[in-house]
Amino acid sequence: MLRDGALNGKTIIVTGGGTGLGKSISRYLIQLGANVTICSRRQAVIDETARELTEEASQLTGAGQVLAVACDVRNPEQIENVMAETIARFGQIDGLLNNSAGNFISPTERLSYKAFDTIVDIVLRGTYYFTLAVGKYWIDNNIKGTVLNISTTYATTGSGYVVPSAVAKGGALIMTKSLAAEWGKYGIRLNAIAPGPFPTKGAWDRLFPEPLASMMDPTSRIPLKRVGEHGELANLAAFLLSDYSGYITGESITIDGGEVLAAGEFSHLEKVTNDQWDMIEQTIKQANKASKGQA
Ligand SMILES: CCC/C=C/C(=O)SCCNC(=O)CCNC(=O)[C@H](O)C(C)(C)COP(=O)([O-])OP(=O)([O-])OC[C@H]1O[C@@H](n2cnc3c(N)ncnc32)[C@H](O)[C@@H]1OP(=O)([O-])[O-]
Ligand SMILES: NC(=O)C1=CN([C@@H]2O[C@H](COP(=O)(O)OP(=O)(O)OC[C@H]3O[C@@H](n4cnc5c(N)ncnc54)[C@H](OP(=O)(O)O)[C@@H]3O)[C@@H](O)[C@H]2O)C=CC1
Repeated sequence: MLRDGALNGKTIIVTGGGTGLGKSISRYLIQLGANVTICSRRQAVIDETARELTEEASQLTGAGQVLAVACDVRNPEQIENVMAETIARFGQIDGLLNNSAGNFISPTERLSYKAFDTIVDIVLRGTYYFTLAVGKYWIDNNIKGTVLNISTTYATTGSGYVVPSAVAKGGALIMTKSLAAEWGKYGIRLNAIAPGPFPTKGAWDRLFPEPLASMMDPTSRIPLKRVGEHGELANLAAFLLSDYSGYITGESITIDGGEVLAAGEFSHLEKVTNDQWDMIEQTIKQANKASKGQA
């Protein structure tokens, strides 16, 4: 979507950049000229992704570079190390994509106390820690940085069976809006993306395992009747991390093929046939006449 070189000179940290959506977004940011530091807990995974993205970038003109630094987002010292290594390699940090997450589907009454803590610590505490560390650095150095948080549609609607994730994503979304209000005076912007289903191994293994996968087709209730493509999400992420979105802050943009709209009271009536609609129309018109005393 953006022109070549749209992110030239920008350095962006992507948490969870070794796999899934974080990897796809990192690939596109690099194509647009950004230098990207990917981080997550598994050094071997981010090293392999960095090797792959570096190889791809070498085939392109004007692509950025990639650095891989291991980090658990629950650990402030490791976050500071990612920042120090990024600044040492690329000079400064301009953007942060909080994409790391943990999640699994389960009836809440089956969860232990620790299960809740594990998810909330990664998604809410980790997002806060990284945003705080980078925000302090930007304020101290007069850098007008940008944070983008990967949220979910159920951060606002809520959802059964993923309660720790919903609580954490909801908290991170309110943090996004609150800090957008507070740090606007420094020129720092914070936004979020709320994706519907985008196939990744990480999400599908933990949210659609068998027999759930055979029982429910995630596309059936989506008005556009398909899951998202990684390129579609990467386009939106690149725009929100770029200067082209310079007057957007505190916003969450939904990209879900209309999935949340399916909750509308009558949005599921697509199985009603034309003959049935003819009958329904006549019935309603009869009732209208009756109410006017014309029946
Ligand atoms: C498509 C829609 C939107 C998608 C959104 C996404 O976020 S997709 C992103 C998807 N990507 C990712 O999630 C990627 C990263 N995810 C991960 O690395 C892991 O999935 C994890 C760290 C979240 C949990 O791993 P782990 O279990 O090895 O970690 P641990 O040893 O620290 O234990 C934590 C506690 O949780 C308990 N528990 C665990 N599973 C279940 C269960 N099914 N049932 C019940 N409980 C469960 C476990 O028993 C333990 O409690 P206990 O018994 O000690 O009191
Ligand atoms: N796929 C989808 O349909 C949807 C996804 N999302 C969101 O998109 C984002 C990416 O998910 P997706 O790509 O699907 O799944 P992945 O499992 O591929 O991505 C999650 C990433 O988070 C990293 N991570 C997990 N725990 C930590 C931690 N403690 N510290 C640092 N990194 C960590 C993982 O790497 P490692 O294990 O090496 O640490 C992994 O790279 C998440 O925020 C998710 O909630 C939202 C809506 C829908």
